[in-house]
Amino acid sequence: MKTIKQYNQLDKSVQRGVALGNFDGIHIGHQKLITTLIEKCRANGLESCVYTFGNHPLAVITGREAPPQITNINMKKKILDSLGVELLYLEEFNKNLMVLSPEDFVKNILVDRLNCRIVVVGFDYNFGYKAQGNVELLKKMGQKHGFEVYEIHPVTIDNKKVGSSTIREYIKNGDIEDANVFLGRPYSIYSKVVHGKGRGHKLGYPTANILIESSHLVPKEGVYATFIKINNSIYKGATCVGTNPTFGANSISIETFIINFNEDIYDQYIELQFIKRLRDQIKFNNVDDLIKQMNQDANNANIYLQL
Ligand SMILES: Cc1cc2nc3c(=O)[nH]c(=O)nc-3n(C[C@H](O)[C@H](O)[C@H](O)COP(=O)(O)O)c2cc1C
Ligand SMILES: Nc1ncnc2c1ncn2[C@@H]1O[C@H](COP(=O)(O)OP(=O)(O)O)[C@@H](O)[C@H]1O
Repeated sequence: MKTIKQYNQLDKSVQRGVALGNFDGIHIGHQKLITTLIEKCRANGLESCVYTFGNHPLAVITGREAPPQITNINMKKKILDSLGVELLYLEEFNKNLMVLSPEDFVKNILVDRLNCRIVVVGFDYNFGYKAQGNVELLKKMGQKHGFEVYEIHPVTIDNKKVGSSTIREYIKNGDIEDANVFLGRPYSIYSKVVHGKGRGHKLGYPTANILIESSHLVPKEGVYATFIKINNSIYKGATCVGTNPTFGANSISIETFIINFNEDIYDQYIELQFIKRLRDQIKFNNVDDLIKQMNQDANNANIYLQL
């Protein structure tokens, strides 16, 4: 998959099918949309393109913080690539884009820049200044400009609509198994291993701490059974999300003891896949009790994660 950020990187002679949306989480509803895009593109000899914003439109429009991300940009790229998307266009959302009318968005971006023949959107897709454009308008403009619009209806599980906001709530509440059903894969964070306090080795349980991006969602504090992907290998582990209350720390960390592993992985990117929340964090009165509990956690995770 090729990723571009500017329209001058686009080959104007290529005809495309384009999926529009924010796609935070790339949950099973988004996956249906993307696989529809790819099928239609393959059938019509078009390049499949996901057009989305690198920054969150809400932050520019309201000046307030956008909702925390389920999938950061690196994770999004990995998933879209694995689904078979050929081009990811990560446009920067700015004030000029914000004031484009729905009609101008279609003409300037979809038609003139992307040379689009097919557009795939979700049922509730809104676009253009003040979100005035909807699927109906997009279909009308498709007739005028010669592209076809496919609308994806909501995906539900047990009568519940699959959506990014619900997934965010699940993850914030530690309901990882529910989040994973909606996501159609384990909830994952892809980030860089950074230095912690150097305590882990002394306790006999070294932990790989990952960088927490300020825009990223953090699961509920506690201990989780996780799979860890490092390069192309998968390991089992126990991940602690929290403030290490035993040591009176107050900043939150996400740190993982990786089972049967003994390598220096500082500065490497790893993917943590959250499978099950095992327990709350505890403030222990002494370090020996913490070590006993970490041993128990590693055993529990190991049993729970039997492949
Ligand atoms: C499986 C696991 C469970 C943990 N549980 C707790 C806990 O309940 N309470 C706590 O204060 N710290 C807990 N920790 C965090 C340890 O305090 C932490 O690993 C240690 O302080 C090392 O920090 P460092 O990576 O900054 O060196 C846990 C860590 C792991 C890997
Ligand atoms: N089994 C393991 N699990 C996690 N990290 C490990 C393991 N073995 C070696 N390491 C390395 O040790 C580092 C963690 O050591 P630790 O003493 O906890 O230091 P820090 O506080 O800097 O995280 C990891 O970032 C990684 O490079």
